[in-house]
Amino acid sequence: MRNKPIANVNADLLKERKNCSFDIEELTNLIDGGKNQTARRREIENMLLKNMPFDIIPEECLSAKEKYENAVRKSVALNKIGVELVSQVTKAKELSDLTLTLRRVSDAYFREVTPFLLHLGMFIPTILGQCSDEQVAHWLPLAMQLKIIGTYAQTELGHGTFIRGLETTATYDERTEEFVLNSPTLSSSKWWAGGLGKTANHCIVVAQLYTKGECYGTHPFIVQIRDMDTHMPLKGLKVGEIGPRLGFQTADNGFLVFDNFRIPRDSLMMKHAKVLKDGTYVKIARHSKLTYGTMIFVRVLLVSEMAFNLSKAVTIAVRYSAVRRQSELKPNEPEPQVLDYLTQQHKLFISISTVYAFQFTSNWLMKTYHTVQANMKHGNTDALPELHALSSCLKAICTSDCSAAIEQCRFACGGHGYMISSNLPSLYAFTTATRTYEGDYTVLLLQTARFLVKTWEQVELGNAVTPMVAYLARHQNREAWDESPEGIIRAFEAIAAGVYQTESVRSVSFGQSDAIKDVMKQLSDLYLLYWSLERTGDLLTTLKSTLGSYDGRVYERLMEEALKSPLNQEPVNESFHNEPEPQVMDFVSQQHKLFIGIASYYSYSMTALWLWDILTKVTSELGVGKTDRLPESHGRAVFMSVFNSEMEKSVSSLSAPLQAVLRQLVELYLYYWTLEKRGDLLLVLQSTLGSYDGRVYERLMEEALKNPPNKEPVNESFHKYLKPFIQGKL
Ligand SMILES: CC/C=C\C/C=C\C/C=C\C/C=C\C/C=C\C/C=C/C(=O)SCCNC(=O)CCNC(=O)[C@H](O)C(C)(C)COP(=O)(O)OP(=O)(O)OC[C@H]1O[C@@H](n2cnc3c(N)ncnc32)[C@H](O)[C@@H]1OP(=O)(O)O
Ligand SMILES: Cc1cc2nc3c(=O)[nH]c(=O)nc-3n(C[C@H](O)[C@H](O)[C@H](O)COP(=O)(O)OP(=O)(O)OC[C@H]3O[C@@H](n4cnc5c(N)ncnc54)[C@H](O)[C@@H]3O)c2cc1C
Repeated sequence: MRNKPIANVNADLLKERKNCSFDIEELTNLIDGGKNQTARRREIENMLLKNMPFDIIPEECLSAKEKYENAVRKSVALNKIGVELVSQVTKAKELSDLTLTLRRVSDAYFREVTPFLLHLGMFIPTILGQCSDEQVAHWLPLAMQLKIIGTYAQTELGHGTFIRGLETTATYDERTEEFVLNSPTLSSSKWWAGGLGKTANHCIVVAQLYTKGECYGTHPFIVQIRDMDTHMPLKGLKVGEIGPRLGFQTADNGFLVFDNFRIPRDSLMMKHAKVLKDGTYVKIARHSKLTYGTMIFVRVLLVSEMAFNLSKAVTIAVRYSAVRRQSELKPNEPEPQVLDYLTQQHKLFISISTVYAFQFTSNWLMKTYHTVQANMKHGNTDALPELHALSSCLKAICTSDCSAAIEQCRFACGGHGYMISSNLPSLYAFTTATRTYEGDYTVLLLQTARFLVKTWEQVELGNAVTPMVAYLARHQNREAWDESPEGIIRAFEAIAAGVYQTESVRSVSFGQSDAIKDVMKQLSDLYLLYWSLERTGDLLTTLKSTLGSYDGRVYERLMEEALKSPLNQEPVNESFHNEPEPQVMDFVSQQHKLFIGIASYYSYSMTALWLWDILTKVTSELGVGKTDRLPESHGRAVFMSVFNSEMEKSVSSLSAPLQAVLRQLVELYLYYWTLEKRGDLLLVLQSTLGSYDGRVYERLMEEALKNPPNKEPVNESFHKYLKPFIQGKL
């Protein structure tokens, strides 16, 4: 399909393609993983092109409800083909290739994401990673054939990062051999799970397991949440959509609240722990964090997801830059393509290089993941901490870099890049979320730092460490590497750069032509040079600081530096004899400090009335009692009020110029404190998170309940598409 020449191609684009130094097909094969894979991908693309419904009205022009229904309609059509293709596959490798191809191609049909994303991305992987063999045999076929649709509900209103702090309880009742699920507080409401709001009928719920009066920590349970025929939420739970968000608008992210909701004993996913009929808890796992396995898997997946999303963004931006012409550089000559501007290349080329850095590293990381998994099957969990550290840091960096690079691509497309139809805003909205979900950026980097510090301690003790971090031992010379945060970050960057370089060299070392090798080498060099320049500060061995020197000789260095000052080269500066020094009063910064003091002194209290109004509003509208902010505002208001009455007595007898000056001072005072205290004064932040009274969870839930999708318990797309599809009648 893509090989056929397309009519009416822009002449500039044709010209650029002709200039290409290598065979594009060869690079395509490299990206796909081989000629056969390219052929298979094209076959699947053709099949989907023939059978998939396209949007009649652009997705972005639909209402939130229509967007969701349209996404269900397309997802059902896509998954019908997907299920058919999967049923023809016999080998594991074919299945993973097919899943990846489907994932990539499916993106062409959604501006946002499919409501089935969590089913495919987390529900199925959790069944595989957390269920016992018997449970896998039961659940996997149902999930693979989409007879059930699931999601993954771990995060709660009160906790996302700190998993051990989750509050949902699953208490075993040995009389009925059931677990009883409860959400004891508002903050324990499950929040965020994709597909939960309207689509899923099953859900993995992470809850604190209690049996025989003991808490055994968080465990995953597989839970039916909606009736399979009517799709109505089951009795004992409250479920809905959480409301509009930056991206993921068609993912119906949801909330879920349990009230004594009973589930059978074998709802506990029992690969790593069991509860026997009599309530005895049996630990199976050799490592306490194996229940976190799905998160590691998705973090690994996300590296390739970022490569793919950035590749789309940069392809859009490069093509557009070839087409777009701007500015007359030479009179009567055509305007240049913006691609020819060096500054434009600066914006774009690092993104191209980053795509390959991510993709090569992702291939390597996935292989590493499978190796560690295979070892763990045989009971060896030694490599898990390193895999966790590695997947955490690579996930954090690539999601952060990717959304920043997509923003650059959008900037590179000028105003038109701001159009939803350019797809750049949607790509950004999708990728910027990845920096937060599946482990927040900072939190994951801290996990890696923790691992590196522990490794460093081993190095110090002279113990052996894994090959990936062996460089810590090689660089024990403290001049080059130290144990400061900068040192750790530097070490971390060395890993990433090292992997990219070795993997890209390995990947292009056979088969590929010299032309491709040249290009890959250039991209690899660009990536390394770019980041060395970006991080020059980190790479330099001296910090250029008198205070931060390794040996701690702070005072000696301060004195040495002071003595080097040119001012100290002469005992008396000539200005002593000649020019007077400027008055500090002339410095604007000094005026800033002083004038507000004067204004405070002279201001009068129209401000007070105005502030009192606001205080009354705050107190009455929000029902706020005494808070720490009120006394401060009160004092300020009293001060102004008293001062006002004193000023009023004398101001009318003053001359006009003096009255004008006083009014200016009053204005200054007013503006200064309005700006300083705007957080207290504004009631119009329009934010569930930033409300004055801090009732964040209540407001999030109130807003979610106002959400139109929650006005109907079952969306009509269930009857139209989902139900016939699940029942095989479509
Ligand atoms: C057609 C379509 C086809 C296919 C679709 C396919 C693919 C789609 C691709 C991608 C999209 C997928 C999903 C879709 C989108 C959105 C979904 C979003 C989902 C979610 O966000 S789910 C919720 C995720 N939540 C988190 O990630 C929470 C983050 N928090 C944590 O991970 C942990 O709590 C944290 C912060 C690491 C700390 O845990 P904890 O407090 O328990 O531990 P400690 O800090 O005390 O450390 C103790 C010890 O444990 C080690 N450790 C921690 N985590 C792990 C781990 N995961 N594995 C191994 N070890 C771990 C830690 O290092 C400490 O070790 P030490 O004592 O130092 O030895
Ligand atoms: C689009 C999207 C989809 C999602 N889908 C799902 C889903 O399907 N299922 C699901 O279960 N969850 C889902 N989530 C939730 C997601 O996993 C969490 O939002 C994420 O893990 C971050 O947790 P948090 O929201 O509690 O942030 P917080 O932890 O509250 O983070 C707030 C700030 O505190 C900082 N911080 C927190 N802890 C520390 C620490 N220990 N040290 C230093 N700084 C810290 C963070 O860096 C951040 O700056 C989704 C989220 C989004 C945005």
